[in-house]
Amino acid sequence: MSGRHEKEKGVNVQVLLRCRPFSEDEKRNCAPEVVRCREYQREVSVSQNIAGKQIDRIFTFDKVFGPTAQQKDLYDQAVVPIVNEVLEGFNCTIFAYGQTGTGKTYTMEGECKRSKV
Ligand SMILES: Nc1ncnc2c1ncn2[C@@H]1O[C@H](COP(=O)(O)OP(=O)(O)OP(=O)(O)O)[C@@H](O)[C@H]1O
Repeated sequence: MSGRHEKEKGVNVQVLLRCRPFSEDEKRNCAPEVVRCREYQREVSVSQNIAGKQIDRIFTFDKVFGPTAQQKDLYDQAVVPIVNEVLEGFNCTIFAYGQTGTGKTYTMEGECKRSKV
């Protein structure tokens, strides 16, 4: 199991961004892609068109997970280091924050697969 990078140790709060893929509804309705992830640069660009004016903003995070990221990627890269710190005796918290429908529950709990009885 890998620990956190040396330079990340001692940093008490980290903010990670995960952008979920389009839902079937969003694809069907040709929803515009407002958020673009640049995982390697650890940034997202957000594009808005307000009154015909294109406004792009860039936001930087400690880590960015784009729409193709899997649960295991998040677990391995973001959760395992925290679990290791808990095992070393530190108190740690992970919480998900975001607009409704953006994937907080999915990220924290995974897909809910009900078995047929
Ligand atoms: N990374 C993902 N890959 C595939 N589907 C996803 C992903 N993230 C979220 N979804 C799907 O998007 C929908 C909304 O996700 P979810 O319920 O986790 O959002 P939420 O942020 O917890 O919403 P709320 O705040 O309303 O509870 C669900 O149908 C979920 O299965």
